[in-house]
Amino acid sequence: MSEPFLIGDSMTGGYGKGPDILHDCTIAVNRGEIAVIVGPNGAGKSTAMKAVFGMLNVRGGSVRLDGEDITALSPQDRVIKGMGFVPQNQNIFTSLTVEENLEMGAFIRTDDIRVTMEQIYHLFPILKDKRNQAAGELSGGQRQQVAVGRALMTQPKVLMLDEPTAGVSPIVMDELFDRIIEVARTGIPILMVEQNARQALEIADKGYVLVQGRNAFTGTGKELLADPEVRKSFLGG
Ligand SMILES: Nc1ncnc2c1ncn2[C@@H]1O[C@H](COP(=O)(O)OP(=O)(O)OP(=O)(O)O)[C@@H](O)[C@H]1O
Repeated sequence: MSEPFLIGDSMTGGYGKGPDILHDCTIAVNRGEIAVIVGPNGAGKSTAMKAVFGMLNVRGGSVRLDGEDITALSPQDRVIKGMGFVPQNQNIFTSLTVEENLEMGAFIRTDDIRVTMEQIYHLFPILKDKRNQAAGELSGGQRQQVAVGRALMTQPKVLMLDEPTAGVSPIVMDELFDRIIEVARTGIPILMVEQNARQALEIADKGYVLVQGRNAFTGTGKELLADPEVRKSFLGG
């Protein structure tokens, strides 16, 4: 087995001096794939993502990107190494226009960003139409597109999404998943947390079920969808 492109390997840790939230928890994504993290509320899914992004000091385990140990790097330095992260909340600047949000996303770049911006407008045509509107005026699904677009402006080698479909209708969720699949097809592996477990596992190459900060089940999306235990406990039968 070759090393995943991005892996949070056997991570143990919590917030500040508080108790451990993650216990020997592993999440990873391979080149060219979509990996999905599901599990009950409070299972530590967001915490695991934050640990991979360097927003949490892990007491045990390591994070590796493309074979390099990045456990000691700050989130900013991880962005420079090629990680894109879309957090669950406050992931856009509501008072700035859509285009200004994309420009802000390119903060680490000193080269010409126009080609990337056009690629993002191609991927999310509605953002081009609304590029001069305040992002706060957009619908929930459109805001999530802004957030993903903003992260893509750094030309990441891997994209991490924390509940990209939170609070949107089923139709908008399907559209967002289609866009996410398109991003993956451009060669950017995607590691994402999802509440909509069944739908997310349907598009997942790899799935992780976390329970109380631990890996409970791991497999391909298909395997997890077919697993009677997973179905009964996490997919509503
Ligand atoms: N900033 C924080 N400081 C301290 N504890 C936190 C913090 N954020 C989360 N926690 C705790 O960590 C545990 C895991 O929360 P986390 O948000 O990672 O779970 P989750 O699986 O993402 O849940 P949800 O699906 O509800 O978003 C919870 O007990 C939560 O109270």
